Amino acid sequence: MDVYKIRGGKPLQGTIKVSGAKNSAVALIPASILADSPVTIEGLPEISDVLTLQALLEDIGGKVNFGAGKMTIDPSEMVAMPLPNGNVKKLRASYYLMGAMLGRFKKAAIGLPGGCHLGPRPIDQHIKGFEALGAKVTNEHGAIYLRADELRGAKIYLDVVSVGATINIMLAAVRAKGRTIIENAAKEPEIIDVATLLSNMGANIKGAGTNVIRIEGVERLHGTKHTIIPDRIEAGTFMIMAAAAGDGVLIDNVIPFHVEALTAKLREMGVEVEEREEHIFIPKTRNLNAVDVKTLVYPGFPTDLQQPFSVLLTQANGTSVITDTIYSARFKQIDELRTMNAEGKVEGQSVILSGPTPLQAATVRASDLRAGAALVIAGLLAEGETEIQEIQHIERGYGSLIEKLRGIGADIRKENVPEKAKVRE
Ligand SMILES: CC(=O)N[C@H]1[C@@H](OP(=O)(O)OP(=O)(O)OC[C@H]2O[C@@H](n3ccc(=O)[nH]c3=O)[C@H](O)[C@@H]2O)O[C@H](CO)[C@@H](O)[C@@H]1O
Ligand SMILES: C=C(OP(=O)(O)O)C(=O)O
Repeated sequence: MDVYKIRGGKPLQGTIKVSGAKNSAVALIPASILADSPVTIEGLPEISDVLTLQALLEDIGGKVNFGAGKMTIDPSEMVAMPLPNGNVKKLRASYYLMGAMLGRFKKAAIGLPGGCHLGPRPIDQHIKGFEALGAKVTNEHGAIYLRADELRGAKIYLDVVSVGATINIMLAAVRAKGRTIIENAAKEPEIIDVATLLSNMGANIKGAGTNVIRIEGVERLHGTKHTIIPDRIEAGTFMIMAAAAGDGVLIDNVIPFHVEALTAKLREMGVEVEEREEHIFIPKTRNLNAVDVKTLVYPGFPTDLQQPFSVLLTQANGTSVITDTIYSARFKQIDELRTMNAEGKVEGQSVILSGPTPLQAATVRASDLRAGAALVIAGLLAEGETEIQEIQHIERGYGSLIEKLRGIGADIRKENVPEKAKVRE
């Protein structure tokens, strides 16, 4: 199995570049299904979620070319092939195939999505939206079957603010007859990015980025060219790394406005954050104050940065509390961090962390994507050589991580070790 090995204690210095946003990429790629001619997306991250979606589009007859971050998808010969198993289970965002295929073919059969295990992650609001648009939806043996004679615009109030449901309903509605209104919509920057691509394909969408989105259905959508937004979660991960182990790190290709909640928390901790147009510079930090953090929907503090941030709090003076209001079980990093000498106690949806604690190297397991990112940061801080197992979770969302971190002075490598060395299931 592949593992990361990190020798901690090296000060990070220099420039690190952020890739295109995973959570945009995984929606932009399925959105291409709705076009009748090729769609080109530039700046895509080279992560396994993108490669899995490429394979899924090829399974339904798409012709896909991908290299150097640029993907061209010719959707003209795609068919409504059922995708009940296999690759759809490898990522969360395979749920976007439901909205996009329903929008184009008026039918789809897609397996229930995978993705990180963070507690229950139902898709009832997606289904409620599809049904409101006129689809009949059934769940048969772990796959969702959708079928509609025609899709008609509708007013849909989301009971839960959901990124996935907002985008999925947009995908299904852009070619429906008449007007769709999504109320209590999510406002994440990735939603604006997907709406921008769809609009450039000929869709009529207003209000993306606010909590009411209005869509006037159109008959056809055409190909276009689109450049993806930078990944605010990858940028945030690098900002936390810089605050924890940096000696002057410039984070390149970031929209500072997208990471404001993190910037505010870092400043509260005593970290200097210098915002420039498309970069953020973090000089060496000497003293970190403990802070409390609550994750919220955008523009609140993102749940996806909560796990990396927990490592920084082990280095702060005093007691900090993180409360994750989005997921019920997103603290699996804490057990691993404790084996590295951190002091942390999970109580329900909160974790109490005390510091500062010098971290010690250990063999640890990435239970999910951002737990993995947290362990990388811990490894960079720890004394000795840390081994991180189950790195396939990390590679779902961070492209070229080894190269990027070596570029700022980290001592990190990927190695293949025998399976028997695996810790904890
Ligand atoms: C591929 C992708 O973009 N993933 C992101 C997306 O996930 P995802 O789209 O799965 O997250 P949602 O915004 O839908 O989920 C937010 C909350 O709503 C609940 N919910 C969601 C849908 C639904 O039908 N019913 C329901 O109860 C979820 O269980 C969760 O508690 O947003 C999350 C919240 O910012 C991020 O952590 C993920 O990185
Ligand atoms: C939870 C995440 O991803 P996914 O929704 O793809 O599981 C994440 O990106 O942190």
